[in-house]
Amino acid sequence: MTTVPAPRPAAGTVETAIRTRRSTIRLTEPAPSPDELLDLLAAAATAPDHGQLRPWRLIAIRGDARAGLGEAAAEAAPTADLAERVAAKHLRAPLMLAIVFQPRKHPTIPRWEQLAATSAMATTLLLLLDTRGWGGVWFGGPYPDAPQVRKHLAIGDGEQLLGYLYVGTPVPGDGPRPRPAADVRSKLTWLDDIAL
Ligand SMILES: Cc1cc2nc3c(=O)[nH]c(=O)nc-3n(C[C@H](O)[C@H](O)[C@H](O)COP(=O)(O)O)c2cc1C
Repeated sequence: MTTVPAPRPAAGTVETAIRTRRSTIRLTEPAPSPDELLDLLAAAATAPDHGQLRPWRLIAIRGDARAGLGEAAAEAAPTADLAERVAAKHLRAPLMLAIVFQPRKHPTIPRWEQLAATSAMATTLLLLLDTRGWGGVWFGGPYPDAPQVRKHLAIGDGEQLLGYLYVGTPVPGDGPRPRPAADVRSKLTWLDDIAL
């Protein structure tokens, strides 16, 4: 006979947080303080991670440093018009968190598992931020592989920039966006001998 485990007390809260989280694109001041960010990062670092390698690091970019990074990224743009828009993208949130993947050489833990662990940490951090009332969105760029960006952020040879979490306060009045239900029936198949 199989039994269903009793839900832990916080289970409903966690499920609600997951089901109601949305990426927030329009962001304004303030952003989480350095202390709060460290606290949330410690929580996010509990995400599944084979061998607890923590093969990642974050760079927090705020204030005028955003414009400095924006200028570096703009240098990679093919046209002046695009360069201007790329630079402006770096000012759309008060805080940018560069997600830097640091794959480790390991005899049994392949690169893909380390990338998955890094993604798990980043999505957990987004969820935690959302739960605290902060807004955030993960964007892959601009130009994460551009030499100008890599140099500006001192991304090492073995490292990969996985874009940025843009973080701040949701613009007042935007309100929560309802999420359309996902039909995942075609995403799940079973291999078993029980007739459903
Ligand atoms: C690694 C990663 C990179 C992403 N990069 C972009 C991007 O560059 N531009 C974009 O519009 N959405 C990007 N997204 C998707 C958004 O972060 C977001 O998930 C999407 O807009 C759906 O919104 P939701 O999170 O509220 O469901 C990216 C997501 C991930 C996981």
